[in-house]
Amino acid sequence: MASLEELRGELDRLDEQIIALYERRMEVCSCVADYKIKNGRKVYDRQREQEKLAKAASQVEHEENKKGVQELFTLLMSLSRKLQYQKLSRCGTTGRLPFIEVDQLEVKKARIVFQGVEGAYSEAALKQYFGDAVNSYHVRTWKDAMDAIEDGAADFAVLPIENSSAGAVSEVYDLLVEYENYIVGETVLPVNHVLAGLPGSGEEEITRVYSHPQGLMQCEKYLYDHPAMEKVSVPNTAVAACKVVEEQDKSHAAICSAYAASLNGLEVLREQINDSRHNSTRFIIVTNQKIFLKNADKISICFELPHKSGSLYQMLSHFIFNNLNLTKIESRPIEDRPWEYRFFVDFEGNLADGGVKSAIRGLREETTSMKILGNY
Ligand SMILES: O=C(O)C(=O)C[C@]1(C(=O)O)C=C[C@@H](O)C=C1
Repeated sequence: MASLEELRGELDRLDEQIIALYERRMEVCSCVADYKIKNGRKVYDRQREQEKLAKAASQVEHEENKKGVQELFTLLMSLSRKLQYQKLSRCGTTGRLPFIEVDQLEVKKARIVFQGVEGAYSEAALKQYFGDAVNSYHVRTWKDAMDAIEDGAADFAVLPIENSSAGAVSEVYDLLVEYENYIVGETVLPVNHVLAGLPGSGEEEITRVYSHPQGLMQCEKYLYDHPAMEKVSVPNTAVAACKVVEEQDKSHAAICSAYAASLNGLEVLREQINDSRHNSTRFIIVTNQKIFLKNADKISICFELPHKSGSLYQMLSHFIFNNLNLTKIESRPIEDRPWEYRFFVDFEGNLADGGVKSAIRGLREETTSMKILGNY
């Protein structure tokens, strides 16, 4: 029997040949890329890859190596595509990327819309991002805010996208797909909820609390400890405060900000009732122009995938290959296609970066659909 040393020597000699062959293969792939650039052909040729995998499997002598060889060729072709995307984006063949780089956002005369009423957390986020002196107004729903942007009635909208304890605001994710509006900024707002009631009422007499579903979720533990409080959802935390005032019932209270409470003349019956002391919400700034700031360093995209094994893995490999750091991944059901999902990915980078361009090029070719939601 050969010694381990001898066997390793044999492996080293074989690997040298594999490396030399790999390098030769990639050189040929680079020529294929030149051909494709010249002739306006797509990099990804699904049919050719399927034929190749079938042929490779048929050439395998030992049945037990079939799967391994197919995996190896899947990887080889995937690396070949990535090399080609890099070459294409270096040549300026970036595909559809009509985003325009700007030095700064035009906010001086801008009209900014938020959902809810005065005192809403969205209004606080708006002020945190744009300052106090801007021209803002409010609408009833997030969809109304998206409409206002699309129609040009407003220049920017401020929408919540994610809470540190309750997670994604799914409706806003879906709206980003539905509308041709784009994210140009974000701001994280610390969110401290209070229980607010009519002056003279007390925490122990409250039997109904109004809030936005997110507000109710973020105070789940407190509400669990107070089972007498019936939870009622309303469109916004500040709307909840208005409702308590309207109803003039001392057994009703709102979960809202201390600011919304004071704006409506309500009394704080209990401070900071959110489950997490670090409760905060990330808001996005949306506009209808395809622009991105020169120094933007985060990109949000969404895509749909072929419904087959390994396709998410294949898509994520574009980020690894181009050294891009993924910061978030979220999935949402696709309407009318039960158990199929659309993926939302955030990653670090700027649309002008070479690595970003080639990853986007690859994703565009290999996903069934892809949309850049913004660079900010
Ligand atoms: O044959 C091509 O068109 C290539 O680009 C080469 C190659 C491969 O590496 O074999 C790579 C990508 C295509 O999807 C199919 C095959």
